[in-house]
Amino acid sequence: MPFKSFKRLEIPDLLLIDHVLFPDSRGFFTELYKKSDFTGNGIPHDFVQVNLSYSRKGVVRGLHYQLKPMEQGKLVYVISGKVFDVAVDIRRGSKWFGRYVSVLLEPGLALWIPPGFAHGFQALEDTYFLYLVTKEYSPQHERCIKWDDQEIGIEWPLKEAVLSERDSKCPPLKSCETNF
Ligand SMILES: Cc1cn([C@H]2C[C@H](O)[C@@H](COP(=O)(O)OP(=O)(O)O[C@H]3O[C@@H](C)C(=O)[C@@H](O)[C@H]3O)O2)c(=O)[nH]c1=O
Repeated sequence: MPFKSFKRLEIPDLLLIDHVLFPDSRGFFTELYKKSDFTGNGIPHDFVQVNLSYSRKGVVRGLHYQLKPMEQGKLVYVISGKVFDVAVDIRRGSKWFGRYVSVLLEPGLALWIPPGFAHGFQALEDTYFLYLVTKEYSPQHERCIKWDDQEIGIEWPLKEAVLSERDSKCPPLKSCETNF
């Protein structure tokens, strides 16, 4: 039984996955991804790229998405550390458009974020962050939304946010290009 639960969040297309850890005197073992369990819970199996980032405490990455036809579903994990992870619904016509869901992610938890959401996180500790995506990176389809857009109103836990130059210049959601 490698997973304790697949839990639907306030926006039910987002799924929080709680892994079973097998601890012993050496440390622990866990299955991060298993095709049969994940597809059985509505998560696709066509991941085409695996990414790893390292962020120091306070770093904010986001809010990022790729436009169709290079839209990405993301299965995100914390390998070491802890993050405040955020997904914003940017599907026009969705009853949750502009709303966000946040979760605290640490080793043993994963979040499935389907296409049509912008994604970001703040590292609450120095963090290794690993994620699988369903379409390859495509800089020309990549877009970002202002991390502290007041209309979205994300309550970032750490006041000192460290951002990339690009992320400090993203437009608010109301002037972003979307095609979901
Ligand atoms: C995302 C990505 C970046 N890169 C390169 C581009 C750039 O030179 C360097 C750093 O890129 P970024 O600043 O975009 O990295 P980062 O800010 O970590 O971007 C990521 O943020 C999180 C929140 C997401 O959801 C991801 O999809 C992705 O957008 O890595 C790739 O080569 N492949 C990729 O898939």
